[in-house]
Amino acid sequence: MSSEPSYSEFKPLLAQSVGYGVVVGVGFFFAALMLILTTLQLKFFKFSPASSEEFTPGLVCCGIVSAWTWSATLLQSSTAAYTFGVSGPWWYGVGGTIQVAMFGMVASKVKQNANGAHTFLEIVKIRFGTSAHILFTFYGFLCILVVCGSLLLGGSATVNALTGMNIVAACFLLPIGIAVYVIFGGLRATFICDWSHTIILFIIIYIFAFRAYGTSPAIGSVSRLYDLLEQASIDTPVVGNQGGSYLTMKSNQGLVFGAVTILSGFTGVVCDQGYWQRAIASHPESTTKAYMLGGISWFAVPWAFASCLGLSARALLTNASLPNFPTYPFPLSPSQTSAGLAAPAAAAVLMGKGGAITVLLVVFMAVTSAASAELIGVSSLFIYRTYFRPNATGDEIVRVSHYFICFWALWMGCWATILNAAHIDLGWVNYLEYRGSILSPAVIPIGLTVSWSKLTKAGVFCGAIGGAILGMLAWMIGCWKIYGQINITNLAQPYSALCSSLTGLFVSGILTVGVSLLSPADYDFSGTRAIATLEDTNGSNISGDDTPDITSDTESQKERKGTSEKESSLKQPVSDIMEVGLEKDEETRTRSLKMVFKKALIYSSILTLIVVILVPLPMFFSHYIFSKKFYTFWTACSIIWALASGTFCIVLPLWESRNEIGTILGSAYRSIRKRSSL
Ligand SMILES: NC(N)=O
Repeated sequence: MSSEPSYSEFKPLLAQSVGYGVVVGVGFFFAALMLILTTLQLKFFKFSPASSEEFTPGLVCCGIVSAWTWSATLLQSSTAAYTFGVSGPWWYGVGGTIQVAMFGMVASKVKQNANGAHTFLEIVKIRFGTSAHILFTFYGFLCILVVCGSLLLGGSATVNALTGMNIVAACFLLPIGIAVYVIFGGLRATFICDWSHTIILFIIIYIFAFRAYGTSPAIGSVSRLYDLLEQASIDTPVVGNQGGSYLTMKSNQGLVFGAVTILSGFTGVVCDQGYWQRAIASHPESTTKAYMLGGISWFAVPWAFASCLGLSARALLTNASLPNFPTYPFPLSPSQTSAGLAAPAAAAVLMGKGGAITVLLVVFMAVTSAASAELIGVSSLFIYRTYFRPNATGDEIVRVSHYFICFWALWMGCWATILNAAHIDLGWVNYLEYRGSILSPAVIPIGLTVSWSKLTKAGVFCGAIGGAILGMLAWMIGCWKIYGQINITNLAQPYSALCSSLTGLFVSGILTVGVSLLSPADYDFSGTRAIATLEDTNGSNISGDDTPDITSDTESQKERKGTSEKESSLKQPVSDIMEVGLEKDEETRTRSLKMVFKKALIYSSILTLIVVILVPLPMFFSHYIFSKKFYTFWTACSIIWALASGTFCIVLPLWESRNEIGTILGSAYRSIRKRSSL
């Protein structure tokens, strides 16, 4: 008798019109909201939508959580839970959290060594010249391309599965509303949008947890979920897990997934201009705090969401009385699993049409908030003034960057359509990014460019190019030796991926440091520290890239110029007595930033020690299978973490901005009263 598994189509629960309604309607709702907010800020408040120096740690932290919550964060972490059990969401969370926390150290170095820079490419260009700039511009665009592909693949697959909406239409329509609000709102508006997205994200996580662990007739309690998962371990045991159980951290596949996610998760942070932008867009002392808080808050998203929906999807398969499972009576096929449909399937069973709409909304939010950060990032990487029109005016640059955003939004749609046509799904793109054979070699050279005085151009090139070549070779050879054949499926297998990301990251590190030490530089960062000064005194951006914050008004540019003038006056060479005082200020600032760096180092090391070693590894090596009590405790921890992170991300930005909100509301109220009394 044949034991070939059977599969069926994923039955859409919602009408196509709902898909179009969410993608177009909600997209344009946010675009309109941004327009209103931007107008209110311009009318009633002193800051322009594009100025960035006033961003508070809470808002930056919220922006980090929002921009780092991709469709993959929700869908792939749930796939990991569905496939490996409880270890999947944990390792997915670890693989994104520690990088964000560690980026706090890079952020403090940026503030110390290149406070006037807008993009990491500017720093590269000043330090190592045009050739290095071109190399890392390539990496910067590649990173954004991979992230955009992953966002749209996850988003369009979910909309298509739940509503039957045409996948190509979804790929093109998703970025349009985002481009509109990015163009009108600029960086500040996207921060506010990030905040509203984060509220919706956390509320939806709470709804699913409440439903799965509390009120759903299909599950309804942690204890019932545990029983169903125990049954699943008997029906479809996990290869490499202790006793085939879904309730253990002793998961070989989970551990490999964790190792790859941790190694290559660095690429998504360090090579992505979106994160540098947030480091630049806040006060020096609060940048690092924001990154550390952002990392810890974000952890709750994959851990709580996937522990709830990914494990529910697995548990619900064991319950034969549930014909509303979208592929009933069959499990999800490998391609449906890889496309990230475990979470939508569970949501559909737990909450019916309401669940399908809710998951659609949260995935849509994830796509829009992350894609808006990518669009802002990509507009700042655009090298119009650097290489095409060195004398371009501010207005011209803003106009061209708007065109470029429109172009990129269109190109994102084309790119996702190409990937779909080539049958490359979310799982594969994530592997490509995570396995990072092409991106991970850039991580260490970029990180050291802002922090290590001995780094040389030869070291940077050997590391980035040598690491890429060897990473790629290791990927192919590993795939061939371990899986017997090089093909699309095998290249996305965990061990192929581990070979490439390990080699790419470590070989590039060894080459970058080794070659630099052969003839070390002694760079004092005076060039990178003078970036703002050079821009202002020359009246042109000789440092490299175009403006970081797409500005929609000339007023904001004046304001930025004013800020830069203040900064540049702090950075003039010593020529008179006043400068002695300024130098003292600079010394104090540098000392305090060094302290911040030390704190970030200690904090991120402790966090890494806890989440990578102390919590999971003893459970791995002791082959522990969760008891019902321990599973209840584990689930409670994930919910408490999500509650704490949500409260923090929602309340802190409000608290920090209470004066500004009061000013805007007060002025709006007075203006309305004045008009009505006329
Ligand atoms: N943002 C991530 N790594 O999901």
